[in-house]
Amino acid sequence: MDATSAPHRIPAEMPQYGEANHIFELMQSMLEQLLIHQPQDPIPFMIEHLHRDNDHVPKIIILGPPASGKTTIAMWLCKHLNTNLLTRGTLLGKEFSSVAEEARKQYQRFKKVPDSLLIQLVQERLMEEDCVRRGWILDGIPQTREQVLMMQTLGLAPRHVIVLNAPDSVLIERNLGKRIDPVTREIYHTTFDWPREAEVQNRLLEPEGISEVETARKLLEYHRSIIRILPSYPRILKAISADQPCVDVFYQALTYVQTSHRSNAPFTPRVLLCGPMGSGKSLQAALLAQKYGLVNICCGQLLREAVEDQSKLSELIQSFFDKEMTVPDDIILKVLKGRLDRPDCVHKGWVLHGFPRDLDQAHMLASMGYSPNRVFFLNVPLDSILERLTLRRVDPVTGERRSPGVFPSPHF
Ligand SMILES: Nc1nc2c(ncn2[C@@H]2O[C@H](COP(=O)(O)OP(=O)(O)OP(=O)(O)O)[C@@H](O)[C@H]2O)c(=O)[nH]1
Ligand SMILES: Nc1ncnc2c1ncn2[C@@H]1O[C@H](COP(=O)(O)OP(=O)(O)O)[C@@H](O)[C@H]1O
Repeated sequence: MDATSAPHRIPAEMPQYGEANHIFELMQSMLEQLLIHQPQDPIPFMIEHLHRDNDHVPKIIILGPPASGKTTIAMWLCKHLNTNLLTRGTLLGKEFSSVAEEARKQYQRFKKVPDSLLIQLVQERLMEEDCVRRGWILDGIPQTREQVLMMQTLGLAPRHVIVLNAPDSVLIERNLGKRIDPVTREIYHTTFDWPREAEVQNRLLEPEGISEVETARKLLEYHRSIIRILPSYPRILKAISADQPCVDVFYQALTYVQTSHRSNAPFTPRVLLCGPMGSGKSLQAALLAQKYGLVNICCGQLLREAVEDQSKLSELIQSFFDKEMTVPDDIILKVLKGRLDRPDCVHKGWVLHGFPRDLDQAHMLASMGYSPNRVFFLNVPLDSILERLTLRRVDPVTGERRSPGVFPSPHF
């Protein structure tokens, strides 16, 4: 056979090493940074990027209509994640920045900052060491599709985008009660979030632009622009209702930003099904194998096949069968290794059940380098198990197991 068409045996350790060390994601992130920054000399840039190891810092955008709680949630997330909060106010108020100075001038003259200048400000801030090392949360930016496109062109990509929403009537009513602490810049509310300390209560200020008319105008502007922004973040977007207590919104937001998105890395499923006798391991394994093209490995079946195949171990295994004793772990592992090393298991992946049955066996399996990447425990009440096992029937020809009333086996 022509050497180039011979089946290439990729050792099982290779894909497992890549998965365990997130090599694909590491290389993907470095490639992104190289293409965005286009360094003169890529090598030192890559070395510095790898040393920086900041692929998992928060990169979050929080969008939403006025009074939906963007700043409140952003501030709470920043404290919890120890990251940096970027708002229009903090960006415009930046000192020692010619870009910020120009933006302030524009705002003073036209009460508006040009998109390009605002995004330039964002880029300048995100490149600062603290944002690079500890990540960032953008509160209420981008506000227009043009700003989104500018950010994408500059490679300013968030990892998670949260969109808060609530009925306009709720927001107009809510904004009327907004108060700000001029010392800490913390946000409070006359009804929903009033500070305990009298000193803080006495110094709270009513911010500008919270009247019904102002809020209604901002809502109109927001609804016009948000529908053009959201399609830019198809797979990293989560909408959260802001018409619920702040703390509930916060925990939903925190849960989301702490999840990692599905990776594009090549993935070979190595599934382990655990559970008591009669919990349905064999049935679920057959369904998974059929649906995902996995190799179905039932440990008991494997030992029986080893005996039938007259393999070297067949007499030894048969002797344990004859004495109705459990086959020693080391023999099971030899048989299992021989099966898991075959090309079909390496390339298609496998679903294993009936082994390991205890911690020692689990450690032995892992020590051989066969770590599952998905483990399911099938938990079934004892009475259901007893009923299933008593009603279980086995087809002497196919070896299929069925209970009356259970949907037909996957072997249609
Ligand atoms: N009602 C019900 N019965 C099931 C389900 N899954 C499996 N069974 C039945 O329960 C019995 C046990 O299922 P198995 O797949 O053999 O269970 P197992 O965990 O492989 O059992 P052991 O190999 O003996 O550990 C069989 O007769 C199945 O038809 C299920 O989800 N619901
Ligand atoms: N889920 C919520 N329930 C009740 N009040 C809220 C909620 N989220 C925010 N608030 C209050 O509404 C006002 C506006 O919140 P803020 O965070 O400034 O919204 P945004 O930044 O979206 O304009 C504040 O007084 C805040 O305390």
